[in-house]
Amino acid sequence: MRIDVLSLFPDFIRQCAQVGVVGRAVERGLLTVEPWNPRDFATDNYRRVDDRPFGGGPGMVMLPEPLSACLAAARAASALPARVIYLSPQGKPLTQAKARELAALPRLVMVCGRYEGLDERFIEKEIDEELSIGDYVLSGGELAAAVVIDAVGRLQAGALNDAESAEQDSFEDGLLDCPHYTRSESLGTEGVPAVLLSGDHAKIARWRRQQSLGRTWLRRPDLLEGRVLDKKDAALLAEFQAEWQA
Ligand SMILES: CN1CCN(C(=O)c2nonc2N)CC1
Repeated sequence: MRIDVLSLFPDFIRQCAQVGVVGRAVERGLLTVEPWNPRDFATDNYRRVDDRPFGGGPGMVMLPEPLSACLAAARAASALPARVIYLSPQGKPLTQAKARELAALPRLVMVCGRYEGLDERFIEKEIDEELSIGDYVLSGGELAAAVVIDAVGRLQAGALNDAESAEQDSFEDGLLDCPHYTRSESLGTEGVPAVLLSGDHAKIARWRRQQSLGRTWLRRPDLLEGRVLDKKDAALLAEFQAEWQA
């Protein structure tokens, strides 16, 4: 998969692609991350990429011309078809399902805005989809792009080792993850649920599923709204709820 990123801070994007699971995916040839700086496509002597908003008011708006020229150059760098995404609070929320959808595409081009954002005419002409990583305001789209790169990069086949498998992650099946415990010299096994020490893999799997269901019910009941649980999950959750309310 190829991800091109339009950003005024290309070094930040490069660094995101050099660490952790994403860095390993790049090393394994599973992912390419290529930054493009709109300032390199500015046409005036001052290399301007922004200007004052029509109608007045605070802040600056990113000029359409450098962005369009930069996007054209990024598009031309590969024959792969691309979905062009603008990271903004006005976008649809990034979810695990959306991450999986994007991870299956051959190429993304992400546009990182700064200041008050992009000229709307560029958005209307060039952007396929706006995505938000949350209902808050960042100083630029680069951190949001880094989130998308990680969420999508780790889902590339071969990016995760068995021990890191994505299938068990929170939200993978729309539920929160169960609690995890490991060895501790200072704590020993104090506070570790006995089932996890039992060696009974069926019971451990049952406990983990029940914890995921129960935690989702307690912390994110919205994720269960409209979800039809099968008999097994419904019974596990009912048991968890009964114990919680006892
Ligand atoms: C122009 N710039 C404004 C700030 N910004 C965000 O707050 C954001 N991006 O994606 N999810 C978000 N929340 C990026 C775009």
